[in-house]
Amino acid sequence: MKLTVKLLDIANRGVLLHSTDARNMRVRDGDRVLVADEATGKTAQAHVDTTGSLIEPGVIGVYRPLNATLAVDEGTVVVVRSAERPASLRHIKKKMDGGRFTKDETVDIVRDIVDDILSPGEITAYVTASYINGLDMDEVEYLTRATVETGERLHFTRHPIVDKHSIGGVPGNKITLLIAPIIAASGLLIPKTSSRAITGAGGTADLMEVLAPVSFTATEVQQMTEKVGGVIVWGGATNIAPADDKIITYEYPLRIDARGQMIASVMAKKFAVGADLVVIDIPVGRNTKIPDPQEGRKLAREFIEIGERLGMRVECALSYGESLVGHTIGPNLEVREALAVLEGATEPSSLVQKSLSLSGIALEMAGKAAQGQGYQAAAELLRSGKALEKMRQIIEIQGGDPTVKAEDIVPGEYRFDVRAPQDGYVIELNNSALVTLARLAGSPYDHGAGLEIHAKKGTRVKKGDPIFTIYAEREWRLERAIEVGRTLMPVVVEGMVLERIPHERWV
Ligand SMILES: O=P(O)(O)OC[C@H]1O[C@H](OP(=O)(O)O)[C@H](O)[C@@H]1O
Ligand SMILES: Nc1ccnc(=O)[nH]1
Repeated sequence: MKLTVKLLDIANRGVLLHSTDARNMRVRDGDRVLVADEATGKTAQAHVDTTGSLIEPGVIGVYRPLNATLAVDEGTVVVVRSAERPASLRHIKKKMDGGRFTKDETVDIVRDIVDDILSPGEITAYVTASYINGLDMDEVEYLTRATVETGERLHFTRHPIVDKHSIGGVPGNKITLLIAPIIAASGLLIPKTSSRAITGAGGTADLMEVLAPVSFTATEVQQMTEKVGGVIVWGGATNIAPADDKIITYEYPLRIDARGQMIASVMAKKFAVGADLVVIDIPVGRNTKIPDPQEGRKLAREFIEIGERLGMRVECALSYGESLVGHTIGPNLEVREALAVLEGATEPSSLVQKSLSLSGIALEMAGKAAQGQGYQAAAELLRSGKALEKMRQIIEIQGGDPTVKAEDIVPGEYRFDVRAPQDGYVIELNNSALVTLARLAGSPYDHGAGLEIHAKKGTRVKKGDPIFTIYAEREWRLERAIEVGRTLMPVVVEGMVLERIPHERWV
């Protein structure tokens, strides 16, 4: 059917058809059509939305991303016909039924994700099927390679290239803000790409954005790294492993991180930046992605194996994930805490020790410290102020204010103190519930939103002592977080009545 183009500024790969035209073409909402510009020979596949009012019959609304491919002007007459569903949908259905992806099937799926051929719902189906039925090591390797090959790669002349990555799952995990500058301060190159929050309330890219822009091209990432030794950027903006960030977009609302997908997501980014040496942080414990340490050891071996298959040397650290890292959750609060440590603060010990331990492993792997001396070497880079100076250089080259101080970074104006209901010891701080409250307060989108924990697990409190404070930039978000917090019970003080079960007359 020939239709006249009307350009629509809508950010997905679709077209809008009048319901009469759609009916005549035998297509419905969610189906696909092939749009062809006979003058240029360009064609593009798109998802269909229909309307009975927004456009007239004989007109096709072409959405912005589709026109990035078609490059047609308003008023152009294009040929539109129904298109077959991509083969990748059959592959996804196969995984739903417990089947294995082949290498070619994996390439089909990743390619269709990158090219926006798969709809949000279809990508969610892929993520969910992989989450439920898992991926074996060959499928993980196929996925890692396909994720790399559908994007750009960095090629450094200097080696070794060092990198680190946390699988996430523990709130407050702001360690990259310390590790990246420590490693760069040692003279090593660390082109650190991070994702935004997946299951948490602030991914490293969300945190770093408080200090400087994080959206750069692959070429800029390489140039900045070669110039100052390291960066902390958002992988999703670089076209490095572009499928990864699209997939993470659909994991976020479900707060899932499919195991095989997670390995490929991490290792694809490391491989794409040309990492030779990689340290992987695997937080383990209740309410993390890896509740069981034995499972953590198995995952570590899988990371190491995928590293070997791709030519990277990987070491893993199982880290304590039962309690948040440091005392803060949420961009401004976390960045303030991390910057304070770079400026010389020696607390919180959980943040300092975890950052120095992982940095130490990287320094030992790279030969910058003797075996067993990495922690001390990292500590000296921190104590001497070299890590702080390097962080200032990273902030500056990424376009931030290198003179920023921890005290300059403040949380949202609305706050609420959650207090101890009685005397006792804090016997539980539920990470998952804390993340829920931080997200409800507005984190990570509202940088000032988040939580500050005053009494971690094991702390003795008196009735009325503040246990944690919720911050928000909008009053209604604070009120929502307070309301939900009353039922979520993220903190348990020994002796608290958790629930009253009333007497019921047994019939
Ligand atoms: O949201 P959850 O699932 O906790 O994990 C996601 C975070 O963990 C990793 O951090 P890094 O890049 O190693 O600093 C990712 O990049 C991301 O920022
Ligand atoms: N799935 C992922 C977990 C953590 N970091 C990532 O980049 N990806």
